[in-house]
Amino acid sequence: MTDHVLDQLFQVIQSRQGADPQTSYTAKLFAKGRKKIAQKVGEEGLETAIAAVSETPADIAAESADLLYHLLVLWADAGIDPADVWAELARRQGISGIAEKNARPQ
Ligand SMILES: N=c1c2ncn([C@@H]3O[C@H](COP(=O)(O)OP(=O)(O)OP(=O)(O)O)[C@@H](O)[C@H]3O)c2ncn1[C@@H]1O[C@H](COP(=O)(O)O)[C@@H](O)[C@H]1O
Repeated sequence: MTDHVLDQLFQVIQSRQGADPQTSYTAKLFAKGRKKIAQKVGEEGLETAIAAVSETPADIAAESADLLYHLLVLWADAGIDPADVWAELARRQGISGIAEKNARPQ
């Protein structure tokens, strides 16, 4: 699947592996390494949560976009194929989160 904006963005992100950190923010993140990328995902997640309780819908959308971008950089760095994540979400469709939790081993 390559028509979704997230799949298109992932392809751009992958193309930045080994690119010039002076001209590409994504390449700069890759050069800094997994810990820095993971830190950015945490920061952007927190900023999204803060926006959710104190900012406008436009701010929440913008912070969500930052979070998704940094999450895709993390996937690329970790060698995770977005299709595997989409497949896991598809597998969960129709399964209630409450039923799934109750079915977990105690
Ligand atoms: N979607 C994004 C995107 N969202 C956010 N950001 C960048 O993420 C950075 C977040 O800013 P912060 O202040 O949190 O981070 P920072 O201060 O630069 O870093 P630190 O404080 O953590 O050191 C900004 O530089 C934003 O521009 C993005 N950078 C790139 N993309 C996409 O990736 C594509 C490739 O970008 P380049 O790799 O830069 O060519 C772009 O065309 C976009 O489609």
